Amino acid sequence: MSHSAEPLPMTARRSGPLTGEAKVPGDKSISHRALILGALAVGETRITGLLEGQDVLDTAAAMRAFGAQVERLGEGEWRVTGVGVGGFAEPQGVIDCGNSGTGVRLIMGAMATTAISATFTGDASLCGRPMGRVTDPLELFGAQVTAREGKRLPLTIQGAADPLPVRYKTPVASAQIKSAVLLAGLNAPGETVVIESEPTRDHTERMLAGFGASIRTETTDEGQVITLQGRPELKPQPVAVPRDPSSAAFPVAAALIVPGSEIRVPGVSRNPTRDGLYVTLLEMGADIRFENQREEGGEPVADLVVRHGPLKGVTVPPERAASMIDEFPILSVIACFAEGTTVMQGVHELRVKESDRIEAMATGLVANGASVETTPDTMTVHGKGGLTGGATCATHLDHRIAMSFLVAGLASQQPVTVDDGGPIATSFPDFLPLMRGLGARID
Ligand SMILES: O=C(O)C1=C[C@@H](OP(=O)(O)O)[C@@H](O)[C@H](O)C1
Ligand SMILES: C=C(OP(=O)(O)O)C(=O)O
Repeated sequence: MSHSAEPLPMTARRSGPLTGEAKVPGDKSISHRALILGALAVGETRITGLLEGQDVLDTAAAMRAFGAQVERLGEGEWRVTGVGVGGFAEPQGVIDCGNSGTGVRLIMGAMATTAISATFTGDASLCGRPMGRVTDPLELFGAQVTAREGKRLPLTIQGAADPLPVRYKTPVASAQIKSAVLLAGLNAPGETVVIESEPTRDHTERMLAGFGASIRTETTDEGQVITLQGRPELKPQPVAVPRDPSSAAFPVAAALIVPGSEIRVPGVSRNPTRDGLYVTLLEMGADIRFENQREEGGEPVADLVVRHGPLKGVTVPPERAASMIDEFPILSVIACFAEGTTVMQGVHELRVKESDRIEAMATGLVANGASVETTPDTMTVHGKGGLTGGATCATHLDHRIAMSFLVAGLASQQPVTVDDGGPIATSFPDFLPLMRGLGARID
């Protein structure tokens, strides 16, 4: 839902050693997909560990609006009774996806090849984000899109009555575009093919295979070629959602920069398409151990043990960007506490997230005493082993910007304030109690 709630300022102060266990919430990407595929399966899908953040709750509400039964049975435990591929009903009202790019883009894909019409909207942040990257390929299936100038929300899609399968090369590395096309391809006859030059998170492919779709990925000279056979009957599967590596990044970063810290973060997904931050941190010399590596719910997971220690600057190559796309804000904070220069390359996509994350981080970090340079596609931080702090940072309705600056405040000389911590509830509703439980001073 789009909120017009009062801003919720929050302040983080220099803290003593962080210790204990950080049970971060379920993976946001997998949670959205579990609800959507559950709604497209025939029968009952049981989900455990679902992230109950606002982004995912908005997707749950949308699935109800399209005719699925979606019930909360207990904490993180949900039941979805699906309507089958092509079985979505026309929703009565506007579909409000709040702050969630993943929610709106995947749902637009899922309905675009069914002969129904739906209007989508979101909050001020989401209404500023580009949607043409998804509606353009959906038009190739035969869907009709009515959008205002610049292809932004609110927009209306009339789904194709007689969809054609599509072969589509994604113009930017984006799992949301890939997933929207694959979900649309579910109700098109024949083979839908997506080609991506850089691999992106593969949760949609894994889950589609788990629900019985015929889908294969081949690596060719063009990149990754993903081929889906249309019109499968999706069979419900139990989905155990692993803990979110993008949320884990915040307590992990806090433990790395607050002297004397040692924390444990259990059951975090180590899917290689999401692992770039952890690869980078090891290169920076971070003391992180991966214990009990195992498979849970079709995803590799591990328990992380993280200790404070010295860090050095590194260069993050552009080909790693997709595997850590949501982690650059917090990496830019960690880089301030390292010695030496960290260069983040190939990060232009950060400019079209919930906010322009390059601009938001650079402005707030510089106000707190950092030395940062940016270009359209790079961000460079000259690490000085710490931050002075003392400034208030604008979060621009962006949960990751809010959490990044609060983590920075835990190790800065002076407190760091964010103008609005409200959006944290979109992805990490228990961020404050979890961080306080480790010893963080945030109020
Ligand atoms: O598919 C997904 O679940 C996501 C894909 C990424 O977006 P893009 O596909 O726009 O890169 C990421 O930033 C977002 O938080 C979640
Ligand atoms: C970019 C993000 O999410 P979305 O695109 O789903 O809004 C994020 O969670 O960092």
